[in-house]
Amino acid sequence: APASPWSSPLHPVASLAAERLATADLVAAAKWGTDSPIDDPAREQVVLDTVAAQAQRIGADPDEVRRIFRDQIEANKVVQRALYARWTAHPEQAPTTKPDLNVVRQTINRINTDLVQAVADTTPERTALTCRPELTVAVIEVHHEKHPDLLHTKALVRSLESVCRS
Ligand SMILES: C=C(O[C@@H]1C=C(C(=O)O)C=C[C@H]1O)C(=O)O
Repeated sequence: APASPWSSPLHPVASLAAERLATADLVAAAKWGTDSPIDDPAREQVVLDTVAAQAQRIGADPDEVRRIFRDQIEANKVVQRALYARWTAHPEQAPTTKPDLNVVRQTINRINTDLVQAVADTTPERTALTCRPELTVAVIEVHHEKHPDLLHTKALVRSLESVCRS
């Protein structure tokens, strides 16, 4: 395989977490003006049980993967709540089209699978003392590639809290 152009071995983890967070805008738009609440504990349980089972299958630590995804979910809700606050204060910024939540969740499911694999593939890097600086580099790389706004970048940092083992 060709060498990765990214300087951080944790780039795939940060990049997939950012992709997952980008779906929060679609989820919020799907729920806005409906009875579906931002918090959906039943769906969260399905997500956590699914990623833990995937982790087990590929030889990763299911509890660690659960912890990392608990943070992914929290960060996603931080973005959704911030968007709701923005749309409440500035109704002209509210979305005018409503995505299908089930379709958005299929996208999230795909990202989840890839993220579990990326977490499993980076166990040595996540165990090393260099994990935190490498994670910081990865966040900066993702910031430069995807130019997310401050809200999404802060949520990205939140979502990666449990990635490093020390
Ligand atoms: C993204 C959603 O909103 C929340 C966040 C979830 C997630 O990040 O997987 C799951 C359920 C909800 O609590 C959703 O409802 O799908």
